[in-house]
Amino acid sequence: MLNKLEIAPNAYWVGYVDDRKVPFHRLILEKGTTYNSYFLDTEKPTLIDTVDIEFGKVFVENLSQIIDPMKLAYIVINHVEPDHAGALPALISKAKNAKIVTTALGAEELKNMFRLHNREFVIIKDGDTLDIGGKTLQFFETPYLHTEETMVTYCVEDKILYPCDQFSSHVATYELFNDLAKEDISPDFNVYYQLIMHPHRPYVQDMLQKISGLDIQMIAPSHGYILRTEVEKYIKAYDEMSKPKGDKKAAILFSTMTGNTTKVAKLIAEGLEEKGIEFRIINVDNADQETIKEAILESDALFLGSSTRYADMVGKLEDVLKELRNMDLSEKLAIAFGSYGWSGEAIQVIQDYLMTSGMKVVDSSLLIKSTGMTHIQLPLRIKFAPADEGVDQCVEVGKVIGDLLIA
Ligand SMILES: Cc1cc2nc3c(=O)[nH]c(=O)nc-3n(C[C@H](O)[C@H](O)[C@H](O)COP(=O)(O)O)c2cc1C
Repeated sequence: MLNKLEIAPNAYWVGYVDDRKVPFHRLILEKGTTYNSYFLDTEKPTLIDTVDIEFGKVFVENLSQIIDPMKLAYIVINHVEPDHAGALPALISKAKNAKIVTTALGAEELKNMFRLHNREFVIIKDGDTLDIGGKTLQFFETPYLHTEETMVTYCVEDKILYPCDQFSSHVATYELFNDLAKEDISPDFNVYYQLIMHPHRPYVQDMLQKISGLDIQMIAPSHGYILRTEVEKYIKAYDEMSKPKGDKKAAILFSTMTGNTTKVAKLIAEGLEEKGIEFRIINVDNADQETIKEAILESDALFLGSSTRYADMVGKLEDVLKELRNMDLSEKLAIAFGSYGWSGEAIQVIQDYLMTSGMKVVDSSLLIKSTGMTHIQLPLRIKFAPADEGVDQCVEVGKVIGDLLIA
């Protein structure tokens, strides 16, 4: 059977339906999934995304019945993960004239992953357009939706948004249009959002802002249903689910000798402030026990910091850490930080205390597992006074924890 479905004049779905129970991101997709690739049959024939690496051969065989791959002018890669870009090596070996259209980071990753250093890339930036002869594509960078290099593609004439993972659902179906579904697709649509997009919800809000000026009549994502009715409803659902919720609070408690850790604390607070988190900064050496206790109990996230002096914490921070064991703090986030000179033992000792506090300790491992972000190292360790990259690091930590809080 030819995998070809017209979605608009000279625009076709040419993907693959995977109706197995598919292992995916430490889950099993019970309903399977689809890998939606789209072919725009214009003067400069263009493909938008491919399919999973496992189905590269069958994908190229299918596509070859629709167009001679040598005639492909462009292959747009919205997102490099192998369930979308995976068939690129199989295709590109036959599509010798095709240029690969993607973000700068996407190009770098594709070159390394698939050894494509000799291929021609068209590097796009936010808002760039590409005339493919009869249709115009416009691109928007949408980092972290779902990985850092990601972008979305909009076809101006067809009014179709091709957002790759965004607005997807994991369902194996040949009835690809949402209005043909035999069941309500909202549960699968929402579960997909929660699993893949929600950890990056601030970026979802950024994306919605970027596409807000577009006239979108259809959303053609890369998994599951193509949304051709109630498009507004699905965009609104993303907005509702990603909006910041609640009044969250944080406390930054620390000890310092000469003020470097104070600077770190203030920079973390800048990041929290940017995310609308109410915070208190408390030098525990100057505060009374009641104030400290009250701040701990009312906060949703606690930052505990100290500089290192002769391989140990300074001031009264250790007294505070000992006290944590006597409190019920189970729902709170905890983050260790500090300024140091050469080894920063105090920060690790704080981390050890936090691990026994009953709180959810946010470290690099947890961040990678829950958000995929690798650019932040936690516990936060700053050499002497924060400068340059160190400043950015502190502010970013505040922002990322702020994002976790407004889940
Ligand atoms: C007496 C003294 C002992 C120190 N011992 C250590 C140490 O054992 N390990 C380390 O990494 N840094 C050590 N440092 C460096 C401090 O941790 C570093 O200067 C830090 O930026 C001080 O931050 P603060 O101003 O918040 O106290 C020491 C500094 C002093 C003055």
